[in-house]
Amino acid sequence: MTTALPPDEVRRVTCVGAGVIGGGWVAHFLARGYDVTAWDPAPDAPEKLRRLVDAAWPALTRLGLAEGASPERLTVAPALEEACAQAQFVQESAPEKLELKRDLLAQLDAATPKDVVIASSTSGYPMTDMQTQAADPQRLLVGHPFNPPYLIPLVEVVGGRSTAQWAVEWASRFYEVAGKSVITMERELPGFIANRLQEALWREALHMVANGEATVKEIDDSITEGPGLRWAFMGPCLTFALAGGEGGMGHMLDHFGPSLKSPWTRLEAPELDSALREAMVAGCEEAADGRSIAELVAERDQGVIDVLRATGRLPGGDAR
Ligand SMILES: NC(=O)C1=CN([C@@H]2O[C@H](COP(=O)(O)OP(=O)(O)OC[C@H]3O[C@@H](n4cnc5c(N)ncnc54)[C@H](O)[C@@H]3O)[C@@H](O)[C@H]2O)C=CC1
Ligand SMILES: C[N+](C)(C)CC(=O)CC(=O)[O-]
Repeated sequence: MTTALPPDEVRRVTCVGAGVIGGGWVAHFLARGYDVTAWDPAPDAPEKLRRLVDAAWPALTRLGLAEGASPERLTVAPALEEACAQAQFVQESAPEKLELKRDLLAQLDAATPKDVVIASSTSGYPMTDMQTQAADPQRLLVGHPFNPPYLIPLVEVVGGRSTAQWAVEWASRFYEVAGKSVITMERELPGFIANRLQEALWREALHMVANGEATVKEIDDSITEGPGLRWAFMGPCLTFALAGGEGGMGHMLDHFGPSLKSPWTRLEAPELDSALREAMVAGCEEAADGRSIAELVAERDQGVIDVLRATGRLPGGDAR
């Protein structure tokens, strides 16, 4: 049984670690109208944090601020205990070092009022490995953001073995109230979902550079001038379903399955058996949510045009 404050009644957020990501979280929560307390042990952290918030604020203002939102609602606390004493939610964004995270999360647990959820921004450690030293690990979980957290909506939420289900549900709801787009994961995966995908791409990019097969620019251009345009609004599974024409994902796998398998030599790949085929087809149908292939094609095409326009690559005229 939890006595946690309802997520939509949270007014005060504490951000621990105020570098690239912690500072980005601070800007996000300020823009959404929260009182934010930050703590970071670096002597120059307060100035750096103010610079980051000042730099982000014009874009956040253009996007639209919550009522009463102001950079003046940021307090930088002199000590971790002070930062956490009144916290209604804590977002930890300290360096990606396992021992440091373990120790810090135990300190945050000791300093934060009971039933207040503490989320880690870790980009890869499972919470099971980080919550080992905390006295009350049930309210510790991962809330993995994307850079910059004040512009990229996604947060991946996942608990560890000792995390309570109420805490996972509470955090997912809180992030939604705070304007984020949330994926709540039922189990821990290395790299969560998005980083696992990014890491696969990244690993191949490194292979190509190391082997002299492609330049960094060619790799980057291959994404920004190619699939990246589609991925801004339609994920890799649905876009590949469209590669199968009216036959969708089923035809795409039957047609390209064998040839797609040949470059998998560098990867540990699953067997493309009938169960996986069915799961992919069913997953695409679910993601399409009733939209026909023709409707998805029209949506994809207009999306590409919108992204081209938004990134200044569309010659004049209204493409809609
Ligand atoms: N940089 C990125 O693109 C992303 C990073 N993350 C995660 O966010 C976390 C922070 O990463 P960055 O902001 O990139 O690192 P960073 O190096 O920019 O910032 C880390 C901050 O933590 C402070 N710090 C050092 N020791 C500390 C301690 N014991 N307690 C509290 N703060 C401490 C440092 O002074 C620094 O300001 C990591 O867990 C990382 O995996 C997650 C998503 C994206
Ligand atoms: C580079 N990174 C692994 C820390 C990146 C992330 O975790 C998410 C992002 O912003 O792409």
